[in-house]
Amino acid sequence: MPEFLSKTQAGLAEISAYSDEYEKNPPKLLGGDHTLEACGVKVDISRQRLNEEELKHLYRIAEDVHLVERHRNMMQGKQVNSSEKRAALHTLLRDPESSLPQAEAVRKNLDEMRKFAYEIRQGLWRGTTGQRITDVINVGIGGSFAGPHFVYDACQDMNTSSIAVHWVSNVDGWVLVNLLSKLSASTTLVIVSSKSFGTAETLLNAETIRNWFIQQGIEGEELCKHFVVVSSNEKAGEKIGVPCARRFPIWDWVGGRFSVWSATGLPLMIALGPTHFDEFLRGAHQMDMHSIESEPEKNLPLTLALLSIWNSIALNAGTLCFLPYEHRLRHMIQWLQQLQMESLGKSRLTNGELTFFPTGRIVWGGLGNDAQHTFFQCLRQGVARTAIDILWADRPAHSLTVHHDFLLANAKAQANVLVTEDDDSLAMNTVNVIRVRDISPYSLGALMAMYEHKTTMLGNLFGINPFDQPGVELGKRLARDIMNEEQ
Ligand SMILES: O=P(O)(O)OC[C@H]1O[C@](O)(CO)[C@@H](O)[C@@H]1O
Repeated sequence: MPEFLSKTQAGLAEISAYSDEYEKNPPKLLGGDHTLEACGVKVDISRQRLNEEELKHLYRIAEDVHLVERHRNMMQGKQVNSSEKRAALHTLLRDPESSLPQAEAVRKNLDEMRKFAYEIRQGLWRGTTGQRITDVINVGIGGSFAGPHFVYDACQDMNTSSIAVHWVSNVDGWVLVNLLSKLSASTTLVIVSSKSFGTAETLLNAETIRNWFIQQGIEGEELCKHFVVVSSNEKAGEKIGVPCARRFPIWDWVGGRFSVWSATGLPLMIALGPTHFDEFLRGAHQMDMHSIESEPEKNLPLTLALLSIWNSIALNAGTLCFLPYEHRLRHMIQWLQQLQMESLGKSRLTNGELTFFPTGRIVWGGLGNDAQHTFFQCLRQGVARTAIDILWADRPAHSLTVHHDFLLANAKAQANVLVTEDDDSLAMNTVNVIRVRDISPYSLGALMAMYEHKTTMLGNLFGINPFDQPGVELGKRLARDIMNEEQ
């Protein structure tokens, strides 16, 4: 076992010694002024259940195992994805000045994305009948969908084009039947986004859309004006019957769930414009720098990772409930689910041994205030222990200030209510309050990068590989077998 791993295990074993005692008597709230701030993101950890000494102990573990240094290895392109023998360089995608060997290809691709987005937005790139593109369909699933979909939705009021993006991830035919009946092929551009280009849902959806084009009289070479592909697979265009489709590359060192910063973000570049996309990258890059440069006690992702470990090991708080009090962040829950659960839902350490710590916790959530009127009763007075992240933006993006005041009054009240214990309740919660000034491409970039770093740091601490997803393969294989049997 590598030395760091035995050290991590020793440190975490010390934490687990607390769990018996805290099973009966949950510790008091940290209290006081414990707000960390970086890149416009504020994280108030005063509603965590541990004392100053225990918090220091957590930071000591991170120091003992050189967590930040090992995190830096990831950003320097070391082969941290051990099972797939690859680097995990999503941070390079947002680093404008990187001197890593892969940086030039990234910059070239970003320039091509900017140029393409400009042409679509200005009406220079037109459909085969000479009409402007008015609608973009993004076909993709998992990481080729969740990140860009969430950001697109959150930034609707910044859509500076007259182009609408439609998202096709689900293979349920209902989606396409409804969508295609509303669109015209001559003004539609399809982005087929799949890193592997082997994902059955995406390939089937792309084929159905291609057939729809053919039915509308657009075929052969003409399809090139209407299809582009985002993939690491050089044969991507051929695989959907449009060999001349323009390809925007994505590299094997970008994990699908970390790929919104790459050409997977092309629909964002088109809808929001290159300037907003650059701001998105800038927010993330600044959080990247913060994650390796700030001292541990001020380090947002590091602190979130350590508290996550504390909650699951010392307090046995089995799930993370994510509660945005901001309608525009409603799809962030799904993005965070894939990020954390696909990355950390592993039982084997990188050395092949079975882990004895709770690695991937269930991530779930809902939108405040709706969630108050659906599952809060269970959070408050049920029997479960839950770690909760409440998130809001201080400034509204609308003129109904009375609504915003009401929303935030509820968010602030619930941050306290959810850690208030009743005599007639076994439930026990901890709350992080996360705030940004407003919802913008910059703040979204910073927030998303913060959660990415929290996730990969957790993978590091647990000694698991957060960059592969071997468990998903069985489902894909069985579905293929059933399809083959039925044909
Ligand atoms: O971009 P691709 O290769 O189509 O993969 C889509 C998704 O499928 C998965 O492999 C498994 O769900 C994800 O990791 C990935 O984001």
